[in-house]
Formats: sequence, structure tokens, C-alpha cells
Amino acid sequence: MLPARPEPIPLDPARTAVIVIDMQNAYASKGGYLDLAGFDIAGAAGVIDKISDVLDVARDAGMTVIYFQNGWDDQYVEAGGEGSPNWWKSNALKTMRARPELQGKLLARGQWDYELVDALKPKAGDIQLHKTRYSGFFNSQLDSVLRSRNIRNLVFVGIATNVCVESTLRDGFFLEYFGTVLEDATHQAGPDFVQKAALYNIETFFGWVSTVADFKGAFGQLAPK
Ligand SMILES: NC(=O)N/C=C\C(=O)O
Repeated sequence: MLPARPEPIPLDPARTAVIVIDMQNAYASKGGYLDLAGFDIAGAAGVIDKISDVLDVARDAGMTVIYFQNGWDDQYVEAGGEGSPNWWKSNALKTMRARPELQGKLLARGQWDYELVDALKPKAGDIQLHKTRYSGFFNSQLDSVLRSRNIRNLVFVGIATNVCVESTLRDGFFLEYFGTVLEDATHQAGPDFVQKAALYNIETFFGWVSTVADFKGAFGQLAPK
């Protein structure tokens, strides 16, 4: 049983996956896309160690760990052209249009910006998935990976709470997955109030909100000493 808001949620480790959303240099490192686009990423570094702790506990408890990376091919074909709302709304694409010297660098596979941060590299048995839009369920293998493992519970960590974390958790809700966010293992893109708003939405309408300490308290004892 994981202590959570609005109420504790039962999680069978064998039927639970920890979903690590986009812990790439783009979102968590100085000089990455969010930083270059003018978002405050000062709080992002603090979630890296927390996520690392969560993943150690999750693996030892027998949960599946799934890492997502967000981005596109180096020609940005997958990003869509002017016919796609993504072309108009993606702040990475907008930043590159405003600063052509960055073209080909932001969120492009093969570039530093796309890579996971050094402290959070997948370990043996972890699953790595790619996505081209904010939701990890859209045009990805996530649903079939989860269904093939009989997984119904998703624990979310990563960046950004109000964009890709919330989008993936919401889509999971519609597909009958039980989604929980560990609030202090996430960080927002935007002012502090968007973190609060995203967590309010999740707690009230789409899922559950818990903490790293509660996750470790609930599942840490399952880890080998
Ligand atoms: N990983 C995310 O939440 N991404 C947010 C914004 C973006 O990718 O432009």
C-alpha cells in the first residue's frame, strides 16, 4: 500500500511500472532545450538523485522500469511541419527558428540534448522507449509493453510535471491504468504554480500523488539487504 493523496493506493510490484519521463539534458541540464528556451530549470537537478533512489528501490522490489526519451530524427521530419500543431507549439522548434545556430541540436536523436543525464542511465532489464509528442502513449509501444507484462499501475517521475508527465498519466487514465506521481521526483516547465496545478489535477481527477519518502517506505523493505 502506497500512502498517497487523495487516498492510499495498493500497488502490486509485479503489476507496477515506474515511468521515467524524459530525464534528458534537454530538460534537466544547463544548456539544454528548456534552459535555452528561457525556462527556470534550477529545481531540476534536485530530482535526479531522488529518481535514482526510486529506481533502485523499484528494481529491487520487482517493478518494471521504463525510460522515455522525447524528440525527433535529426531532420525533424517526425516533429511535423506547419500542418502540425506541434510545429506551432513546440518551444524547442520555436527556439531553433529564433536561433538558427541551434538548428539540428535540440531534441534531435544523436545530439547531447536528446541524451539521458549521466546519473540516470538505464540498467539491465530496464526498458527504453522513444516518443515524438508529449504523451508517452501516443504512437509508442508503451501500451503493448505494459499489457504484455500484465501491468496496470504506473508510477511517474521525471520532467515536466505539467506537460509530458501529466499528458502520459492522463492518456493512461483513459486506457484504464492507475497513475501515481511522486511529486518530489518531478519538476515543472514554467512557474511554481503550474506544478501545483498539475498535481491538483492529477490528485483530483486523474490519479494519485505520493512522495519519494513514502515510496521508499512502502517498497524499500522489499529490497535485499
Ligand atoms: N518532457 C516534457 O514534459 N516536455 C515539455 C515540453 C517540450 O518538450 O517542449
